[in-house]
Amino acid sequence: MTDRLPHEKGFHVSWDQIHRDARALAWRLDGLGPDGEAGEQGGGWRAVVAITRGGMAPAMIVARELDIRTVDTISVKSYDHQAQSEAHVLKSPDAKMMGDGTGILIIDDLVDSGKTLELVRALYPNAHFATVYAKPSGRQQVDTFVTEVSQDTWIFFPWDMAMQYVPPYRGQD
Ligand SMILES: O=P(O)(O)OC[C@H]1O[C@H](OP(=O)(O)OP(=O)(O)O)[C@H](O)[C@@H]1O
Ligand code: HPA
Ligand SMILES: [Mg+2]
Repeated sequence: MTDRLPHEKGFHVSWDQIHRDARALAWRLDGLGPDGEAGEQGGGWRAVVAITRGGMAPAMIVARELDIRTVDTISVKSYDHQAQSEAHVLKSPDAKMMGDGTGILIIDDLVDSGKTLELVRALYPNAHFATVYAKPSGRQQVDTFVTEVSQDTWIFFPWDMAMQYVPPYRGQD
């Protein structure tokens, strides 16, 4: 619930908005890969790797936009609800495909403290790291992102929300 948040502000993202923002991310990434120019197959990238679970929806949209068919996942857990704990890898992507990360696009929904990306970057130092949203503390960990929000903002994604009744502004006491 919003009134129990440790953060001052809430940024509520709809499916439509994450779709638009993930598309904008794809367009920024087109041609940045080591193997290509903008408009070439896969935008120059060999594969997309989603950081589960939050990175899966943006990674699917980026892979679709850039026509990348090779998609894998890395599973990193760093939060229990809104409480941060030690980040650790639960499942790794295909080691042969990954190499040192060259030509691999690693996607997450957001970077907050940067701990998740720091862990993954240590494993694949030559990969390109992209998120849809970024907070200032983790911004250095991400190579490409779309929108920055303040550190005291909690981002609510559509997969964590549901439509519900809201009382009128001029309510009854
Ligand atoms: O920059 P950081 O402070 O590390 O935080 C960002 C990470 O935290 C969230 O994932 P979470 O670990 O909650 O798992 P989930 O994607 O499965 O929800 C989010 O999806 C990012 O992956
Ligand atoms: O602002 C956030 N929103 C959702 N998940 C998160 N994980 C870390 N920060 C956030
Ligand atoms: Mg995540």
